Amino acid sequence: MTTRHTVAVLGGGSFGTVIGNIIANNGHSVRLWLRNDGLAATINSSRENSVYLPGYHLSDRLYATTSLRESVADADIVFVAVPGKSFREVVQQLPRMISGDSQVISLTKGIEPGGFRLMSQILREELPDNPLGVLSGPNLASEIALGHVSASVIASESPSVTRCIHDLLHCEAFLIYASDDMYGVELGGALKNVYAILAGVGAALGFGENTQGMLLTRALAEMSRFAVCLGANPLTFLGLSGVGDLFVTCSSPLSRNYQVGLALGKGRPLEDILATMDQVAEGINTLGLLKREADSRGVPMPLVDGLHAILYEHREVEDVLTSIMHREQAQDVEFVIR
Ligand SMILES: NC(=O)C1=CN([C@@H]2O[C@H](COP(=O)(O)OP(=O)(O)OC[C@H]3O[C@@H](n4cnc5c(N)ncnc54)[C@H](OP(=O)(O)O)[C@@H]3O)[C@@H](O)[C@H]2O)C=CC1
Ligand SMILES: O=C(CO)COP(=O)(O)O
Repeated sequence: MTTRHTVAVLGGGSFGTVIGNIIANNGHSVRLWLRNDGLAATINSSRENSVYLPGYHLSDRLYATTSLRESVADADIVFVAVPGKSFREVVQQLPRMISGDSQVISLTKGIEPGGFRLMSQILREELPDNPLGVLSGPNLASEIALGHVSASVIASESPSVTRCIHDLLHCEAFLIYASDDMYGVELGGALKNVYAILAGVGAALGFGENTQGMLLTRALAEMSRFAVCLGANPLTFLGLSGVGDLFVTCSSPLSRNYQVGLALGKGRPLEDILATMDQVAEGINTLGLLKREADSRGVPMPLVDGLHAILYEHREVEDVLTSIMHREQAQDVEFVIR
């Protein structure tokens, strides 16, 4: 017999809503936690998240609440889908509300400001006894909502977590794959946001497909170089959460990070773009943290340096992009298995 779970999803933005709804459609009871009373009431009455995913019908098994305590009460699985900068303040409240057996899974593709902490590290620090995991992959929320077949990776050190989350989420239009490399999977999801901004800039400037292909491939090389330095397995980047997500986010106008890049490439100032965005583009925050971390570890990341120069040193986009590609390492593939 299939186990019926009680699931909490913390964060009622586009991704939290779509993941909660997949789980509810799979027959489980879901409570979506959000901050906005009016939106919670609308979701419960009209079965639609009119702010973040208008037109997407929500299951009767999904119930929205603004009470964190109510959302996690009796939940045996808790997903966290708030931006990286708010992640700790939310999970810090959980130890006094959930049991040590509840699984806690990050959906967030960001880095904590003020250092270089991944979401799984924050979970480990705040919830040392709970089974943990991260879910990441090429998962544009609005495409999932439209029913396009998508796939994601559940990564955990615990095989029972990967099995359970697979069974919870897997369905005809949302396929779940497993990994035991939590760091590699979440680094792929967080780092690709930076390169999606760069790809958007390139698209605005009319870069050819050859140039875009070069940028994407060199981005993968750069990400792998950095991840190896942090102890992740570079081969993880060949999977859905690495090359899969890098490809989709660097080529889709639906990506918020790509949209930031497009606007920058058209000459809009960053402050102006961010002031008019009502959804999170994690790559902006990640860029500064990544540059500082790479510099302090001595990892060459010319694309990161270039984007940083465009955003914060007010350098001309075309000059920067040309000069960074010429100072790239000559080696094509750096990590080979012999
Ligand atoms: N959208 C996508 O396609 C995907 C997103 N992700 C990742 O999921 C994470 C969430 O993204 P997404 O759902 O798109 O974001 P959205 O911008 O759509 O929504 C963000 C949500 O987080 C809430 N929130 C923000 N700050 C806080 C806080 N301090 N406390 C509680 N809630 C807060 C917002 O609430 P409020 O409305 O009250 O501001 C809102 O519900 C990001 O890390 C993103 O990279 C991952 C895969 C796909
Ligand atoms: O992570 C995503 C797709 O996998 C969503 O990307 P954006 O946050 O850029 O919209």
